This record gives sequence, structure tokens and C-alpha cells, in this order.
Amino acid sequence: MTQGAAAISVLGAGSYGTALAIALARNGHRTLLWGHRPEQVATLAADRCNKVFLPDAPFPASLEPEASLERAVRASRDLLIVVPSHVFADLLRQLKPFLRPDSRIAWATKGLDPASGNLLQQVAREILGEQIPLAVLSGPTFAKELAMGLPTAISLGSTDAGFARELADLLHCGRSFRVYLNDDMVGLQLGGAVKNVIAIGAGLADGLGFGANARTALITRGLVELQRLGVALGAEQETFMGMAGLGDLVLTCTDNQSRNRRFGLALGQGKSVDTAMAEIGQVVEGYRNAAEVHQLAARHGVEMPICEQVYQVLYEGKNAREAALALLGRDRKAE
Ligand SMILES: NC(=O)C1=CN([C@@H]2O[C@H](COP(=O)(O)OP(=O)(O)OC[C@H]3O[C@@H](n4cnc5c(N)ncnc54)[C@H](OP(=O)(O)O)[C@@H]3O)[C@@H](O)[C@H]2O)C=CC1
Ligand SMILES: O=C(CO)COP(=O)(O)O
Repeated sequence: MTQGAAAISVLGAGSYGTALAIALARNGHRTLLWGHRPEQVATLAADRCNKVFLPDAPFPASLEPEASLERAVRASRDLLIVVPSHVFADLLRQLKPFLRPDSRIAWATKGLDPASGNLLQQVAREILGEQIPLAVLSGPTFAKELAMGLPTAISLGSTDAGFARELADLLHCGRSFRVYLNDDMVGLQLGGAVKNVIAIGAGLADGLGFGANARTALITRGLVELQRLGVALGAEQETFMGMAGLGDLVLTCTDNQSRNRRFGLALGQGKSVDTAMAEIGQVVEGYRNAAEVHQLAARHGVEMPICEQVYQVLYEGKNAREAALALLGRDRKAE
């Protein structure tokens, strides 16, 4: 059990929540790491390591596993939520009664609200009201590399300039973790969700045996789709040339650490959704994101052919090869 004030509480003890908590604690900040299963938290505390997800990254002394959500929320002014997007709203409802008058909330969750396809920022505003400062982290950051202290860069946006600066100070490490400020929260959130869907598409193409040309075309045209949706929702086009756009697209479409890419690879090799999911054994955000992006694109009248084909493979039983051919067979057009 933890007592006293902490610099920050990370809520969600999966691979990325643990990696971010390690990065914060490595900077010398007292960091609480809350997980929703008390027995898992007890194991983290006993092992001083998340053996399931990050066996090679021991906890710094200032990282404290915490089983009580109430204690984690009350101990720190700043909360960093790192749970999968489909439980994001539930967690906000659970923690709301424990919030302090000065609480500030950031999240590193990548995705949209499954019920509405809305941005998580809208979900947070609806549940927590207009006053609480909000921030989002987004960018190319595999948990394992971050936890090991390998050089990493990320973007951070906030509704409150002071919160952005102070959170960046907590996270930034001159030797290994570079934090870029970007106040386009809409762009940062959309980048983190849409790249998951494109990464499934890139995995599908590779699973079908297509080559580097096809993968690169998917990344490039995927970026165009992301920009189109972003601009329709009021994001800044330049955001998509940064960490949360191009950066995360390239990372997740090209490296097999990406669960979304591996999920697509497995489907491209002929495995079923259930088998592919079970093999990965961790959250594959792009599966839900494909339906959410489909909903959002339709609502805003934005054409997103790659995301649409991924959606049809995942939800309408379309054959992966036919989906790829449907993309190639589209009318010719200017770039
Ligand atoms: N891993 C990465 O490299 C990166 C991940 N992200 C994003 O971070 C988010 C979290 O992903 P990640 O950590 O990788 O996922 P993991 O699959 O590694 O872990 C998910 C964690 O969430 C927990 N969880 C499930 N339901 C709840 C709930 N209702 N309340 C609290 N915790 C819950 C799980 O616990 P249990 O095991 O008990 O189900 C598990 O510990 C995602 O949105 C992802 O896109 C962003 C950048 C990088
Ligand atoms: O978001 C990520 C890296 O930036 C992690 O990607 P996956 O969820 O595909 O593993």
C-alpha cells in the first residue's frame, strides 16, 4: 500500500502503462502504477518488474505498484491513463468520485470511443466536465524500447499550456525520451487511432506476400486518408507529418513489435480473427478502431479506401486478397 503524495499516477499496468511508469520513475519522480487486478499488482510489487510484458526492465526504486484506484487518484495531481480505448470511459467513471479539485488528466491510450466513434477528449469532457485540464500523448513508442531506455520521441498536446509544460518536464529525459509539444489534440488523437487500422492493412499485404512497394504505398496513401479525416475534423495538416502521424504510421506498419501489424499478417496468412487475436494475447486496438474510423469517416463524408477495405475484411468477411485487389482496381486519379 502506498502513502503520501506522488508526482504522477499511471492508471493501467499493461505493457505501455508499465513502460511509461518506468520512464517517469527513471527520471526520479515518485510514480504510482495502478492495475485493476490486485493479484497482478501484488506480483508486480513482489517481482519489481512486469514479467509478463517487460521482463527485461526492472522497476526503478521510485516506481510503486498500487492496487487501490482511490489511493492512486488521490495521491497525485497528475494522472496518466494507459488502458485500452474500449475501457477508457469506464475508468473515467470509476475514478471521477476520487478526483481532487486540482486533478489533471492525460492519456496515452490510442483509439476512439467504441460506442460513438468520438475522440477520447470528447468522452473525457462528457464524463468529467469542461474544467479539468486534459492532455494526450501520441507517437511512435513501442513499450519495450521505451522501458529499456532506448531513444524515443513522442508528441504531447494539452488543453492547458501549464499542464503540457509540466507533464513534458516529468517525461522528458535528455538521454532517451524527447517530448515535442503540439497543441493540436484532435490531430494527435486521430493519428494514434487511424495508424492502427493502416498497420493492419500493411500486415495483411505482407501476409499475402506482397512486397515493400505495396507496404510503402499503403503507408503513403494511409497518410493521405489520415490527413483527409483530420482536416475534416479540424486538425492541423502539419500534425500528420510529425510523430503522431507519419512517425507512428511508419513504426507500426514496418516493425513486427506492432500488434496491429502482426494481427494483419496473421489474417493475410489465412488465420481467423479469433486465432490471430489469441496468438497476440494483448490489445489489438485497430480491430475496434477499424469500426470506429468507418463510423467517423461516414459521419464526415470522408473517403478512406484503405481503412474501408480493412473494415470489410474484419467485419464483413471479405477475403483479404480481394480487398487488396479492390484497392488496386480503383479508378485512376491524380495523386
Ligand atoms: N504497447 C505499446 O507499445 C503502446 C501502446 N499504446 C496504447 O496504450 C493502450 C494500452 O495498451 P497496452 O498497454 O499496450 O495494452 P496491453 O494489452 O499490454 O495491456 C492492457 C492492460 O489493460 C488492462 N485492462 C483491461 N481492462 C481494464 C480495465 N477495465 N481497467 C483497467 N485496466 C484494464 C489489462 O489488464 P488485464 O491483463 O487484467 O486484462 C492490461 O494490463 C492502448 O490504447 C495502446 O494502443 C500506445 C503506444 C505504445
Ligand atoms: O502504438 C504503438 C507504437 O507507437 C504500438 O503499436 P501496436 O498497438 O500496434 O503494438
